[in-house]
Amino acid sequence: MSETITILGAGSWGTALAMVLADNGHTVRLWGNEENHVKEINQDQANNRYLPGVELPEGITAYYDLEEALEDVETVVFAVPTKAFREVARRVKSIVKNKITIVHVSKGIEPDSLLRISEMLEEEIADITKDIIVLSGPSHAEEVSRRIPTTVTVASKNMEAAQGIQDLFMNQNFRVYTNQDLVGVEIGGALKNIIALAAGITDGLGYGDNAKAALMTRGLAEITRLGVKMGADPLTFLGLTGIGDLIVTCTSVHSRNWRAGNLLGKGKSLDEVLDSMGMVVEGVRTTKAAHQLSEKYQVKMPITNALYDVLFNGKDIKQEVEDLMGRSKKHEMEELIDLVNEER
Ligand SMILES: NC(=O)C1=CN([C@@H]2O[C@H](COP(=O)(O)OP(=O)(O)OC[C@H]3O[C@@H](n4cnc5c(N)ncnc54)[C@H](OP(=O)(O)O)[C@@H]3O)[C@@H](O)[C@H]2O)C=CC1
Ligand SMILES: O=C(CO)COP(=O)(O)O
Repeated sequence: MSETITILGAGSWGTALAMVLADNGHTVRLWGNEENHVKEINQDQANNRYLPGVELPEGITAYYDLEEALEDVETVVFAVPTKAFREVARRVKSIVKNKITIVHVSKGIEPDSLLRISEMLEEEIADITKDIIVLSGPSHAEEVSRRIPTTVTVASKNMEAAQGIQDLFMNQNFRVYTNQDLVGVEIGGALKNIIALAAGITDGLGYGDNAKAALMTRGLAEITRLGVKMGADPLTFLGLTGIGDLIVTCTSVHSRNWRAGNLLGKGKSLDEVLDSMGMVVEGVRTTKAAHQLSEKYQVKMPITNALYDVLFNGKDIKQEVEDLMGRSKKHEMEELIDLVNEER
């Protein structure tokens, strides 16, 4: 059955997901916060700022007026950077009077509050929310918008609601799985960006595939350690939103986080890198949040903490790599096994 769906955020991911929904016969209102950009999208039938050269299918209209964009819709997809989330949620709350199903597709953790995005949504707009569903997994907008086969996972506390969203998005090029582990799905999606930044750095330094494989594997180990402490199922980290998203983000030139890391590894400063990207690099803020989470939950996260020192304390990248390599010897699985047993 055809629905009208509002997507908040006319960046690369919001636009690519609008295309999936329009391909499935739905009517999509793509809300953007910049009037000229919205006009351009409607005139060009393309989002040339974020996905140049990709023609939008019929069924997508860009909106600048949020009230118009939200009128009488039952499903709203949040595709804005984590940093903008609260502000956008508050604006939605001031307009919407009925209960809506919320899908969020953003990958981050809020520093200081240390809330996952679904928790932030609950804090801000619980009274207008029917269900919250997160959609995550290895899925670069650049490829989804070219209809290249992609798989993702939707997770929710309410599996029926997750299945509804699975049906809404699923098609021949976009395969959607379900998972009930909201914590694991959100933690995996957010924290893989930290490791992608680090992988970009080691590539930028000219280190090889061995270093990258080590980062990805040990990175997943520390993400899993934290996730399990926070209540996630360890198996989720072996799935699309764990190892799957880690692989795509650490190895793809499409990744904003990998590209930012690569420039850092080549000697650019953090400010120079962020100024030159023109798109959100979630991993920077998430590194701060994960550093705080590792202290709160008393979980060892050596890669995250080394990156934190590079990004926020001006530490030398090569020295941090040396320090990581020179730590005292240990068993590969030692803390992970203890943690998983503890949580059982
Ligand atoms: N790109 C991808 O392939 C994927 C991205 N994601 C996640 O999706 C989220 C969005 O990323 P992505 O689309 O890539 O980001 P982009 O940088 O491509 O676009 C972000 C969009 O959000 C808008 N925006 C920024 N601040 C605000 C605000 N305060 N109010 C309203 N809109 C705002 C931007 O508007 P403006 O143009 O005016 O700045 C822009 O349209 C991130 O959390 C990312 O991790 C997840 C999977 C894949
Ligand atoms: O999450 C993503 C792919 O699954 C996108 O990653 P980047 O934000 O690094 O581009």
